[in-house]
Amino acid sequence: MSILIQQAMIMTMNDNDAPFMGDIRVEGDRIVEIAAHITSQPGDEVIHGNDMLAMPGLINAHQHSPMSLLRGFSDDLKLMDWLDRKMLPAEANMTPEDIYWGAQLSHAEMIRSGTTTYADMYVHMNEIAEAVMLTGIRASLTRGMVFMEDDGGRRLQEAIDLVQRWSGKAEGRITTMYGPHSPYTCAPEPLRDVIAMAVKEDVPIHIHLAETSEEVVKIRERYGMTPTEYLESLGMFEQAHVLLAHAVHLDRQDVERLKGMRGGVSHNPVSNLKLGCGIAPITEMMAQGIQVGLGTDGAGSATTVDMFEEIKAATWLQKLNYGDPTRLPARNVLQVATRGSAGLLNLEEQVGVLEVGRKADIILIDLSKPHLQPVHNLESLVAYSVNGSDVDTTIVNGKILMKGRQLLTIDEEILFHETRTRAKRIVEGI
Ligand SMILES: CSC[C@H]1O[C@@H](n2cnc3c(O)ncnc32)[C@H](O)[C@@H]1O
Ligand SMILES: [Zn+2]
Repeated sequence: MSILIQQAMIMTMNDNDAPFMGDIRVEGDRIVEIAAHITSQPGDEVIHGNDMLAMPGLINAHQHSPMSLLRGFSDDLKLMDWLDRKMLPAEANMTPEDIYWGAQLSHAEMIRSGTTTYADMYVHMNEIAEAVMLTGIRASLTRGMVFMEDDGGRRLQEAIDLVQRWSGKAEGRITTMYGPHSPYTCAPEPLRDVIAMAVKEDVPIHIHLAETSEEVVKIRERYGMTPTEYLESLGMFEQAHVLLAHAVHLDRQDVERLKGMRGGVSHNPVSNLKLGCGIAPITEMMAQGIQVGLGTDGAGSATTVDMFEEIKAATWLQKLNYGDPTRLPARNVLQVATRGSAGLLNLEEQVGVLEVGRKADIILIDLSKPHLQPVHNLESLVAYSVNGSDVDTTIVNGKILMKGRQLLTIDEEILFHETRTRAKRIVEGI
């Protein structure tokens, strides 16, 4: 299949490229040409870019996709109350089929709001992978593992099975990671084993880190260290590629500890705001050369998985926190949400930039809206004014998943019926 996008404003997200008017040609799963004018060929699906902006799809670096079923179920609680009293009991009621439908609901929301790739950490990952096969999104899948009361043998085996069965599947859209849940739910010995396995197989690790001040106190009581120091003491940052979700409570030495690591930090500002966790010092990390990407966390905490909300929250929080409006300017926050996240998922050579040879993961934003007029600066417009619902077309791996705001791989009537019924049953009695 070939696609020709004609006469759109193109924002490549490459360093030094200013937005320009032009055409993009896609063949198979890749971008094959970007130029001022490209002649259409027989069989091309031509998309007219009038009043459209083409940019790389956004990359959500931290999600728990089936938590879409728990959106709005429990709000206004502290993280550990929310997790222990509400989320874990509800999750205990979820069947593998619930997880399949919950993941599909998240995929629909992400495709509609311009996310083309995401990183997921959850359970029943075979069902999530089946949803990825169907919906067409690109995903890095992680079986979340808790290792406290037992040795986690079954969970570890499921994680190994996921990596072996699904890496490279769905036309190459699926990649995998190992997912020890967090420093406070994983004891040192099993963590060491996971690190050794990840290094040996060169599979990245995806883990929550330093999300709350309570976590910092708990880890200090247990091990006499900060959470970051704890992971460092196990050798996590020496060779493994690591995706650290949150990293809100880092002191100066912790930031030093992450310098030079492979991977980096997923900043999830809306979830951090809503759970009252704090503001991650991402501009300090970036100044030290630590790679930062952007994620939503699950809809159970963030309430939406719209990356445009995260983009705004991320830049505004840095400006507010340091009393400095020059922090994380528009171009930089867009780089964080595209190239930054791609690097965290070990996909920096595949996605995150519009460039010949890269995977064709492209979104078209409809600029013919009152809140997007006039256009003084496209990067400012995208970072500060665009909403997820302004995304008109979403292409992943050279396949059109949404056109003119119509989803082409997902039947929303069936999806909403399934998810409403299942969500109601899951929370009954909690
Ligand atoms: C074992 S699968 C993943 C596990 O993580 C839980 N979770 C969701 N959001 C958060 C968060 O912000 N911090 C820590 N853990 C979180 C989710 O409910 C699953 O049980
Ligand atoms: Zn999370």
